[in-house]
Amino acid sequence: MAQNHDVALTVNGLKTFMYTNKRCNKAVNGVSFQIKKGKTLCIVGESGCGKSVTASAVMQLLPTLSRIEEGEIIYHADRGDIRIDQLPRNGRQMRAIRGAEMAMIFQDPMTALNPVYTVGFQIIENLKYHTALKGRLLRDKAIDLLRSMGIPLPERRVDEFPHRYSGGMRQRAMIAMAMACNPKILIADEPTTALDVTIQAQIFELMDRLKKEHGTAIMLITHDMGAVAELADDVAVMYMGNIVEAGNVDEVLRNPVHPYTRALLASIPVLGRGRNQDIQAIPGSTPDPFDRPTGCQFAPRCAFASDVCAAMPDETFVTDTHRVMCWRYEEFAHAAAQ
Ligand SMILES: Nc1ncnc2c1ncn2[C@@H]1O[C@H](COP(=O)(O)OP(=O)(O)OP(=O)(O)O)[C@@H](O)[C@H]1O
Repeated sequence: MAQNHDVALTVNGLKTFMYTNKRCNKAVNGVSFQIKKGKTLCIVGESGCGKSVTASAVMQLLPTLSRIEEGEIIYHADRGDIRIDQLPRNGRQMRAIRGAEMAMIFQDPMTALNPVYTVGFQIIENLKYHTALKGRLLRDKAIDLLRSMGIPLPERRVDEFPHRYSGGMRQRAMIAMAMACNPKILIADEPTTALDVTIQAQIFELMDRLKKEHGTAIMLITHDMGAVAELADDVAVMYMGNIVEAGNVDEVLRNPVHPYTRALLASIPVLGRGRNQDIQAIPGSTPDPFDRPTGCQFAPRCAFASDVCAAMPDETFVTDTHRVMCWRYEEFAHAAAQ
């Protein structure tokens, strides 16, 4: 693992379970990763694999019937390490960190924007709560933020309600709100899924700029492998609550060694490769989260599975910057290369 001064967040062996109708869903079942300062970690995987629950755990924004069971979430603040997992969800310290040092943007900007207040008012409230700015400076800062997010006529737009904004502009306004206090960590949960391709590209460009200019550590949850290839420094592939493969983005995309990663990459069209791509759906479907296999979670769908896969695989380092959870990855990688 990287040294702490390069790292904004460390998650170690995180388990987060959801309790529905007295049944337990091991939604996140022992994940570890780091997000480096000024870098983007992309988390990818099929629907229901635990991406959003991981993000919510990091922000202490979990739904009520869920709990962090085990593991550590460490925010490496300038003033020292802070164990997020040990802070009360709505305690003073967590509220001060959330919104100021760690911010989150969502797929639906209306999750964060309140329809009954102007966009400017909402940015200003955030600035008042988390900064020492006062009076006229608050409004000026709100206008500056909207301008830096590429919102046209920010002096006028600042006084408008969110419903007057287009979808792309709302998304920008939400990012402006999230960025108001220059957070050290930005968590983006599928922030562009509902937007058209041009706006998506603009939002991604914006996030990339924030990362470079402010050294923000970004955790981006996405289904879009194009976005991963373009934005990620590191990538983590999740399946049924585990990170099955992770590492430096070039290594993982060029040399995926987990059968699931390879299947995931083959199942997604890549922009620019034209219409004749060989796209293969991943066979089978994800297991019932309340009735999971005991060993490797992907084994029931994996053409390469054998008896050994009935036990949960250990994590193995392929290189210093590339790890995998698969008993048979060497044989698989060898066979796939043939
Ligand atoms: N509020 C909730 N209440 C109960 N179970 C939930 C809740 N949110 C998520 N889960 C369950 O936790 C597991 C992980 O879900 P999560 O939303 O993290 O997946 P995801 O990878 O983010 O999927 P998607 O890409 O569809 O957002 C799933 O089995 C899901 O059904």
